[in-house]
Amino acid sequence: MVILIALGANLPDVAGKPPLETCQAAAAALDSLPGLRLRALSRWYRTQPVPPLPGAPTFVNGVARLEGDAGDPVALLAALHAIEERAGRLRPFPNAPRTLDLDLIDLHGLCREAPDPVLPHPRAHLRRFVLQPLRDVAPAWVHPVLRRPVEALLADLPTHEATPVPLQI
Ligand SMILES: Nc1ncnc2c1ncn2[C@@H]1O[C@H](COP(=O)(O)OP(=O)(O)OP(=O)(O)O)[C@@H](O)[C@H]1O
Ligand SMILES: Nc1nc2c(c(=O)[nH]1)N=C(CO)CN2
Repeated sequence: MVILIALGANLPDVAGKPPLETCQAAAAALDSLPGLRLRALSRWYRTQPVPPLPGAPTFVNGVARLEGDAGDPVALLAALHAIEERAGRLRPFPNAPRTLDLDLIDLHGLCREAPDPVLPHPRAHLRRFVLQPLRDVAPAWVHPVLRRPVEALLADLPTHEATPVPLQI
């Protein structure tokens, strides 16, 4: 039983905190959610915006693996949104630069289309900036719908996309 949450940021938060620090603080906030415990945190990666957005800053991305009883998926998504709000998250247009993004990738293998959250996250398997850190914390993970291991999903991705670069911290 595993809970996987992808973290990403490419703008300073409301207090001017840089993306890496915002992501680190968000990981601590995830560990504080009732009933949940942070079990592993990936390396942090520097990634290029996907799709490319001229002038947009590069992202910091990572994945957290948690365990525990998350309760209602809708309530868990609301809790993730509350953490994003505290970092000053705005949604001016699709794929806009953001102070913090938290995506629920997998919740105990649950598969559902509606209501939100859609599970597993419907675009996770297409995103190197999700799969690469996910492999750090859950190398044996298998996509609950596609039934493909993370390693195979990574191999399926087009090679022209820039590879996420681990940050030296
Ligand atoms: N598994 C999920 N994790 C996070 N958000 C989800 C999930 N399923 C559905 N959503 C919904 O997706 C919507 C868009 O989320 P958000 O604004 O964070 O998008 P985004 O990060 O710009 O793009 P993307 O959804 O492609 O990651 C939100 O209304 C959110 O409730
Ligand atoms: N590199 C990168 N690109 C993105 C990201 C992200 O976290 N990292 N998030 C997006 C929407 O969730 C869209 N594009």
